[in-house]
Amino acid sequence: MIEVKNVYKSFDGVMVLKDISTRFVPGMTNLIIGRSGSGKTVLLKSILGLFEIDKGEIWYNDRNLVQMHEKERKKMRREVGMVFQGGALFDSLSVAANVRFPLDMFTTMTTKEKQNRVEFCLEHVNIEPAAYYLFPSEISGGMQKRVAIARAIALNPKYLFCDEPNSGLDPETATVIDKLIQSLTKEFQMTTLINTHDMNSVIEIGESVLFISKGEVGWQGANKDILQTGNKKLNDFIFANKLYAQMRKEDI
Ligand SMILES: Nc1ncnc2c1ncn2[C@@H]1O[C@H](COP(=O)(O)OP(=O)(O)OP(=O)(O)O)[C@@H](O)[C@H]1O
Repeated sequence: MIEVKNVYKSFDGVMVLKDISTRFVPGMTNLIIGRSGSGKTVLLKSILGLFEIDKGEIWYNDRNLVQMHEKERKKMRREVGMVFQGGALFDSLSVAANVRFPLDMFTTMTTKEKQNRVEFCLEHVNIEPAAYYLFPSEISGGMQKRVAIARAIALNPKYLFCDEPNSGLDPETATVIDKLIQSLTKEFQMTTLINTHDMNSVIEIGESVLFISKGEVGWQGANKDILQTGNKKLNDFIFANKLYAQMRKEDI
């Protein structure tokens, strides 16, 4: 479990995160939502220890990141799989080589063990063997995301962080990616954090939702409650999306 307690973060005197407290639960897809500039990425990077926070605590089970030395932080980051915005695959490496990359970097596995692990991860994201030796430019955007997810789980992480995993995808493919992340989260009991603007993701997989508004916790809860909160800032965010604005009109 990851628990954030009373976290503050500023840049040059401008407070970007203000008294953020929340828990991210294993086996759940924990969504962080909010407008552009509300502080989602700063929160994710603070949890990873890439930004030093001004005040507060960040607990990975019984370990407080704030008190960890750089060596411990590096070790802890090895337990985190990352899916970056846009996939961020290596263009010059094949699908299989992209997934093998973290195994080459961080393990002493034999060639055969690595090959088995690459196949295991690619099977889990439904990539056929015929695609293993293609390059990222030769596969679709949805497949690229699936390969990025396979690479993120290669080291068997306890935590999976995804920054806008659906950016650039059509709604149908975006749903496939969401459901895939959710099922892997459950199967491997990972604590998954997803930064997203996508209201469809909230409805599909938002079992735990943290809404950040101007650097503060605006609302926390589950997707089943999100359309009836009566929280003005949250409603303005949700109903800025045309589809959901239509739903609100129909409700009235
Ligand atoms: N390295 C930095 N130095 C100074 N200010 C920063 C830095 N990183 C982020 N900020 C500021 O922190 C605020 C929150 O930014 P953040 O990137 O977390 O927003 P976001 O909610 O992730 O937005 P988006 O959805 O557009 O990615 C913004 O005002 C941004 O300009």
